[in-house]
Amino acid sequence: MSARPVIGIIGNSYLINDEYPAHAAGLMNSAAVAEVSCCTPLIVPSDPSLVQINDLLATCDGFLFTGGRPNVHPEEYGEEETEAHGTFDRGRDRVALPLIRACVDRGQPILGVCRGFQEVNVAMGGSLYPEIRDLPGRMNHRMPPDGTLEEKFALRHTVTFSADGPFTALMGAQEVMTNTLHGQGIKTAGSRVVIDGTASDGTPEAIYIKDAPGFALSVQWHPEYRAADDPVSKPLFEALGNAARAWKTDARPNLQLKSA
Ligand SMILES: N[C@@H](CCC(=O)NCCCC(=O)O)C(=O)O
Repeated sequence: MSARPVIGIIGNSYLINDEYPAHAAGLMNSAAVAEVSCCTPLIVPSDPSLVQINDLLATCDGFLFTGGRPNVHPEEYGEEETEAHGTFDRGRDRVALPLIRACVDRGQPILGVCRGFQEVNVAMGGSLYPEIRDLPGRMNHRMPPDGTLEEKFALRHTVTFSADGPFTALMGAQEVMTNTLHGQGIKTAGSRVVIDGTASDGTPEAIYIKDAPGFALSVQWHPEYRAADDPVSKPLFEALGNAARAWKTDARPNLQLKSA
């Protein structure tokens, strides 16, 4: 029996008990990859002093860029840091951004989620608003701070996709309901970043990379929550798994031939 494809999970740095440094990603990400994508989840220590981009590309068949409280540092899109930009994870920035660019170039599958969605946009040269609820006409997309997990991940707004884009094709619907747990949002779209879905207040919610040779979808919501049951989440993780299987069996030999 052949091994399942490996999906590298790009998570965040944490301090356990405010003291013990750790790299971690939510269990719901690993469960979505294992149970819905049918791939092996592998949590990546997102620190450039510990991992090399080429090794990650060689080890994994695809990547999931997860959500996270720390924001992409504004320096990465040419803006000054302000208080509104909040906290950062510079190690993750320095692994995720070049890794996304390499995957897009090679056609290696990626799925960006929330912070991961924002990273994909920044990696492609786009920029972010530090706090979208301060913009005229925008809703508050943040999670209820004191809610239970169920309340935090409750479906809270619609996302409308373009009629002929990849998200409508994948979901079999042009409008879906999603959760929402973010403060930042896309300001300018990066090069080749196509905004394929928006919330009713105009906030970009679903993107793909034009002419990417492989699977390169990202969403501002959290499809990893109840991924096996949710009709909007499930197709995304199934598609990631299918793309990783195709990469493992087809694409890698071609790349090896190319580099031989
Ligand atoms: N920090 C960014 C991205 C938000 C995000 O990924 N939220 C997930 C939170 C899950 C958790 O760690 O509790 C923003 O605020 O837009």
